[in-house]
Amino acid sequence: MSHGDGEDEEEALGFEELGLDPRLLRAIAKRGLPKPTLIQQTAIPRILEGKDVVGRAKTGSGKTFAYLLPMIHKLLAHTENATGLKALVLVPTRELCQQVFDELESLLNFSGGVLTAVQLTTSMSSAVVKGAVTRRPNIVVSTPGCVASCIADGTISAPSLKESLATLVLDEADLLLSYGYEEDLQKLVLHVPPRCQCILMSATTSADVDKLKKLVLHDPVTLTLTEVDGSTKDDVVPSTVQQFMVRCEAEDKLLHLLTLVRFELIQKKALIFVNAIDTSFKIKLFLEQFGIKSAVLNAELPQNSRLHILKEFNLGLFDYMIATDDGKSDKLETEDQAGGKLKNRKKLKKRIMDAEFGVVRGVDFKNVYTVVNFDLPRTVTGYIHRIGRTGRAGNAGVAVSFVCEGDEGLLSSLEDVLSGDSGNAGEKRILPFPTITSGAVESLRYRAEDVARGVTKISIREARAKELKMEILNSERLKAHFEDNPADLKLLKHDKPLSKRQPPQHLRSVPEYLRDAEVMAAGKAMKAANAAIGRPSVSYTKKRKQNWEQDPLKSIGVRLLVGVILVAFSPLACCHSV
Ligand SMILES: Nc1ncnc2c1ncn2[C@@H]1O[C@H](COP(=O)(O)OP(=O)(O)OP(=O)(O)O)[C@@H](O)[C@H]1O
Repeated sequence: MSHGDGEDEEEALGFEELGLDPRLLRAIAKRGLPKPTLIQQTAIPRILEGKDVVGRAKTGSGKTFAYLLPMIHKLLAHTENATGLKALVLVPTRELCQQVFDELESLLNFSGGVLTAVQLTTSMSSAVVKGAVTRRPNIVVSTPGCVASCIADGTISAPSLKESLATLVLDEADLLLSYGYEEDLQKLVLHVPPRCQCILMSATTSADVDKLKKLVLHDPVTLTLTEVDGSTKDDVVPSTVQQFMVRCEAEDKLLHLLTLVRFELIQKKALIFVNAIDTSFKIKLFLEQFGIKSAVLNAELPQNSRLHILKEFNLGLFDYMIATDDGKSDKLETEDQAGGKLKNRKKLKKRIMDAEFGVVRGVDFKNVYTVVNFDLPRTVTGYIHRIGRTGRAGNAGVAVSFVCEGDEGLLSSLEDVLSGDSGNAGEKRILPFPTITSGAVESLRYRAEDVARGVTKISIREARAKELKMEILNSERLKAHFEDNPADLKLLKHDKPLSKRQPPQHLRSVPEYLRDAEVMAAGKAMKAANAAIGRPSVSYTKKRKQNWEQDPLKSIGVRLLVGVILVAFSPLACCHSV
């Protein structure tokens, strides 16, 4: 662990030793968090001292509690003054708003209602926003765009904000500017009192983070958290995430994905990333014909549905989620990195405000073991954020990227950043995926190509329209009826088949004569590893997940064991590169 301000390493402290309020300690105990993560151990004392803090730590390292815990502690210590808006937490998207708000509420569970918190987003009607603000919350979680418009229309009074605000947090700071919030933040800063403590959290560094630091913070302490793991100093990607690639022709990506899934070469749950919404429907329709259920997640879907899909995926109600992340902010990032002028930023911002389309960045997907980059993202930062959806909170994970012609440029930038970052220049971090063989791929080629031919542009368009219609309906239902009956939400399914064609029975399994012996051996070894620690390798249903979660050792154990198997089978990759 290293601190940017050059301070010495610290002893590992427990939550109690951090001096947190007993009400918070009870909430932490209820959450079952064993001990603070590195960023929590380091940031909490600094924030309690009242310093402005810039915290940079890997994806999934627990940054949210690193600022929420000391922030709430301080508010609880001065409840006699807890009138008016004391703390403002700003995040780039509505999904993150919901996520941070949920975490916040879980920490306030034992505080007897002495502090009130609300979330404000642009998806709420102005009446709902006004109603929430009228309750005079002490803590607001929101996006910069929403707060700026609340200040502009007087819903939040600028003079009282200047009077009361004690803590301002910018979470996912590396994303805030690329999501078009610069102007809003500049306006907001004018209403932030000089004595207000400002905290900035991010997973990666960028010119944007520096800009924000200068705009908002006063003489901050910078905490840069790295972990030393053997001889490898791994800075941006959790060391528990193994990174692999599968080289193939672009038109063979579906075939390779089917091979990974059908032969269970990747572990569930899996998050499959694509760069275009149509591609996500293509994959869903394709997998559907093989009896493999999945759900899509993209910015086109209504907000309520998106949140609900996330919830269901987190509960383990389906195993494969195909997510389209926003290429638009990646594009801005690329322009930013190239030092280009962002002429259309204003126009883009309007669109962002309408859609706030970041559907996956910073989102805490639960129990994702595999991230598949079906399409490589457009930037290195995009890659880091995507693969950061696995290997969270010290769990193991695997990232598999399909690399095709034309991807070489990004791949070499990735290797530069990742290997330079590890301190071992030249060492490859993204290795060929060990357990896929050309025999296994070819055994499925005929069927895959046949099914892929049936997934036409028209069927994709129809499926996309059908899904949207279905989700708008779901969204309305969710809003109107299910607000008071959360249990009923389970009735809404997001992984329903979209194809007009009934999936043929014979595609549900691979006949004996098509099976590749080595791949089957790898698959069997994975299953044996799972079984040895009591984890069935069939669908990751809610019930199993609950059993699973009761014993965290199992979850860590199996993941490590499966990792070992992947490595053990790596010689296969040398003999059978595909
Ligand atoms: N001390 C802890 N021990 C175990 N798990 C923890 C601890 N603190 C947080 N977590 C869990 O770790 C997961 C990741 O936390 P969080 O979302 O805060 O990460 P992050 O660093 O903000 O990631 P990202 O940069 O991707 O947003 C969450 O599920 C959270 O509940």
